[in-house]
Amino acid sequence: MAFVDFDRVSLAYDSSGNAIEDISLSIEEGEFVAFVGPSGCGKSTFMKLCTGLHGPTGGSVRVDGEPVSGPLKICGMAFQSANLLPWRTTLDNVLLPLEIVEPYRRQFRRRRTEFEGWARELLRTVGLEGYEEQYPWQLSGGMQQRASICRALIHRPRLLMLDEPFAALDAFTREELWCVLRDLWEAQRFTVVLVTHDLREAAFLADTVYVMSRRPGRILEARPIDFPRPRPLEMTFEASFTTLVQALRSRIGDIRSGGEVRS
Ligand SMILES: Nc1ncnc2c1ncn2[C@@H]1O[C@H](COP(=O)(O)OP(=O)(O)OP(=O)(O)O)[C@@H](O)[C@H]1O
Repeated sequence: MAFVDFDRVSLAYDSSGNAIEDISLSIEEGEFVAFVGPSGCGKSTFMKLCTGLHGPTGGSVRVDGEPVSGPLKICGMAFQSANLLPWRTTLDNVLLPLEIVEPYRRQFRRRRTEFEGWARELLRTVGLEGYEEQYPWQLSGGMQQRASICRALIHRPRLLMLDEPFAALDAFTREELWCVLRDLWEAQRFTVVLVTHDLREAAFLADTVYVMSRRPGRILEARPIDFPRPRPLEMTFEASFTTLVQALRSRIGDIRSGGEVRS
């Protein structure tokens, strides 16, 4: 069975009807998937269902073979806003999940030096060596987002959920962070679910791009992205890449104007 398995999943938050409807899909362990679609189509709702923050009102959600019945521990998350705690240093922000998530929580005091080593190593990997003792307000937006990705990965989650993590960054910083994420994923091969409005980002990073319809969100297309890996950033300037992005863009344009077709 797939690592993440959605079988005919729907969710109605209230009496206003389904936010997402009849979603069936499978994500393999180690796969990198991206969700794109018009605003309000249910991308964040999909994430909530996947991580157990919300239960479905129809169908079933399974992760690692088990029905999801509450918040998953095997999950790391990062969002558009880095949300670092301003009174903690970068290092202490990254360590936070280990102070909260079992089994690390009960081992935290005893293994603190070892855990700090993990945090320092991750910070080094994302280019933040030397900033461990700085506070969030001393870091740029891109640096804060790097730290937030470290925090999402420190407890070695098998599933990484990213909800528009680079949306607030300038184009250069965003592309730098695509490469940071690409390299972390190449090295560790956790499963990634990325929600994004940026079609280049989806096409550069993902193995599969899911295109969602307007509310109620359904999957209109699961597009495999076959560019060989590892993918250099220069690939995004090649004709085959821009053609793919253009195809996704016109698909979403059709959806926004109401002419959506399931393929
Ligand atoms: N807690 C909630 N209670 C009621 N309705 C909700 C709740 N959360 C989301 N919705 C509704 O469900 C639908 C899907 O919302 P969701 O946030 O999943 O969309 P999205 O695709 O992530 O949007 P965006 O691209 O704008 O971030 C929207 O119509 C939204 O208003």
